[in-house]
Amino acid sequence: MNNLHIAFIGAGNMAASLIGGLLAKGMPATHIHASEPSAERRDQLERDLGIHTHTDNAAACADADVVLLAVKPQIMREVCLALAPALKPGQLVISIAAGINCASLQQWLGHLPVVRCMPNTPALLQQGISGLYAAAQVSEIQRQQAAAILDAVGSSVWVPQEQLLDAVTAVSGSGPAYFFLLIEAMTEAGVRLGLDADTATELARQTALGAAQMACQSDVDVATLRARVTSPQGTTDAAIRSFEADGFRPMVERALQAAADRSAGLARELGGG
Ligand SMILES: NC(=O)C1=CN([C@@H]2O[C@H](COP(=O)(O)OP(=O)(O)OC[C@H]3O[C@@H](n4cnc5c(N)ncnc54)[C@H](O)[C@@H]3O)[C@@H](O)[C@H]2O)C=CC1
Ligand SMILES: O=C(O)[C@@H]1CCC=N1
Repeated sequence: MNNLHIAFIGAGNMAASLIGGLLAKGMPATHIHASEPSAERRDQLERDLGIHTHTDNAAACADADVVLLAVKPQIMREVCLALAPALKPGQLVISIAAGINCASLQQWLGHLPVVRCMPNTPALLQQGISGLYAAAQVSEIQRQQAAAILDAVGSSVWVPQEQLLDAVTAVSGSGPAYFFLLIEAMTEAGVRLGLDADTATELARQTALGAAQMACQSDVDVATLRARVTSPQGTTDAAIRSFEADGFRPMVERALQAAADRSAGLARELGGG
């Protein structure tokens, strides 16, 4: 993986998380090029991460084995159409854009091997998880290259049908924001219960970290872990009953359905054409 040369097209939040993770994993900074219109962002990337930056998307791709598209879905079409003439047959294209499907990317790029993936921002700490889907033309070696890049910043799962990336987006792509929201809400509730803000923040954040580590490391499922916190007629029981009575599970289901629908909607609004 560290032998690969990667060009990032767009170097915003998600690209920076991936670049930071790849560097931490030992990829030489000289192997990473990023194209980014914001001068402030380019300066920051060169100064803090030591990677090459460009203003011209085509120039960034010149020596790349892998071209990683990390611009917003809304500008993907114009970026791909402009980039297409600069791409070479051997280059693998990976897109991390929500909702833009392989058929659209291939149509715009005139380039067959495309892997779509849905990473998440904990990639910055090598704690990401990505869903991956490969178009039919992607070779086994290219599949391995794509997985190696995403595995360098966490772990990855392949999905057998492209539309399942809508579900991956709803669960893990957008997922960090849901946990941040819960930490925000718990902190605010703690303050209303009388804690000072710093104490409430520390309690909520560290509880999230401890619970997540238990969920990942324990040999029992999360329902069992929850039961172990929940004494009959105790405090947790009171809170869980309140959550359930307020429709917590259907609320989560509706939220994830909204995210998946938005992912599918982006494909309809912005795809093809
Ligand atoms: N932020 C997240 O948690 C995740 C984002 N994604 C996907 O990653 C992509 C990027 O999202 P973010 O990093 O959040 O957005 P962002 O806005 O932080 O980054 C996009 C970058 O593209 C640059 N850009 C704009 N026009 C450009 C052009 N013509 N050529 C090259 N670069 C250009 C912008 O200056 C910006 O730095 C989106 O498609 C999103 O769906 C996927 C998974 C998670
Ligand atoms: O909110 C979004 O559209 C992107 C995709 C998944 C996370 N952020």
